[in-house]
Amino acid sequence: MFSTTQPDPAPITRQLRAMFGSRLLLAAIHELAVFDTLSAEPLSLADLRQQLNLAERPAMVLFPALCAMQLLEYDIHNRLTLTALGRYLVQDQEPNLTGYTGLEKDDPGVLHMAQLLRNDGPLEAPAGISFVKEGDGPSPMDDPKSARKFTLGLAGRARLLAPLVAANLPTQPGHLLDVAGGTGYYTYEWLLLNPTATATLFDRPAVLTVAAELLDDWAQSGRPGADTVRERVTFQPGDMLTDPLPPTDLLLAGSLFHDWPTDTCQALARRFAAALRSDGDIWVHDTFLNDTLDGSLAATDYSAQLFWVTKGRCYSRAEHHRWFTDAGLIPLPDVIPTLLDYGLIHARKA
Ligand SMILES: C[S@@+](CC[C@H](N)C(=O)[O-])C[C@H]1O[C@@H](n2cnc3c(N)ncnc32)[C@H](O)[C@@H]1O
Repeated sequence: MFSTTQPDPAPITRQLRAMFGSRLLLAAIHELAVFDTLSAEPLSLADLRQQLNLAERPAMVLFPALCAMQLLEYDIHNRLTLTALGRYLVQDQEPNLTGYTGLEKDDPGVLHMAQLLRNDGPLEAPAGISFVKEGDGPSPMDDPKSARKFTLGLAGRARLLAPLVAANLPTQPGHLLDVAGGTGYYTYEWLLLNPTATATLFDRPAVLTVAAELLDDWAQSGRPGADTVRERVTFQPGDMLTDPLPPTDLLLAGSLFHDWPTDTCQALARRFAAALRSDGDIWVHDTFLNDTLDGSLAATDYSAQLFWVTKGRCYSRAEHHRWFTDAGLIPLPDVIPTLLDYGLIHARKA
């Protein structure tokens, strides 16, 4: 379990994700000509998107990232404009750095990022997209081998973050629904702190097989009360996009919305709101873009990574709040930081 005397490992995940930010930057300079386009005049986000022929998701990944890198900014008319730093990336400006950055422009990761930006993600993904199960298409989360690989890949992160998330969720005897709960560690830690509470871990069947094995190990840790957790968890296999969700007092959506496009997030918010009992809370544990959509760099690099491997991106707190308000929930203002650039936000059913 994480101890407060240990460092936040965020520098490690920031470095991991910086690779995706670098690819975005080089694709923006050498494939999409973002800086040459803006050198003519500042443009609204809509006009810039139109000139570059970018769909909404790639635009919401790329432009917050270039702002976070301090290469673009919004002017007083809410148009995107080059900063003094960004002008070094205009080919007609002397001197400029495009020859130097161009030494890396044919890197396969850069070329692939440019293709994703133009297509809004992979045109074809015959084996499905990581962490996503939608409709009748194949999903790595339904193949026992890849479901195990992806679920175990998240296990270390979950073990680190789960005790902090659990300690910040309400203490109560009610029911927790951990939707798309993966390893289940967030549920197990919360049940340990709430000895009469119950929980449902909802995910794909192949993921829940792995989660049950992890619980068997976790329950034998010798921590007081850990042996009572197994009998208080229901493992419910299903599709959160279409299957009925059990009624609940608390609903946890951890690293969930960021795998999905905006319209799916809106639909999920409505489904989750319907599952909550009155006075129930939805809690989101994720990394959030600034509400001004210009950072943080840690969040925009993560967004670029998610853009590469999922159907989603990072969203701002304000974007979450809009989905919750549309779903009839009342967003609460607090943000509780955990670790690794993650935080908790929540909304209540009246
Ligand atoms: C990024 S993981 C997050 C896991 C966990 N909440 C955490 O924070 O570690 C996303 C999870 O969503 C699950 N998932 C994807 N599509 C789903 C669907 N349609 N119904 C239920 N679960 C789904 C995946 O199997 C995966 O476990």
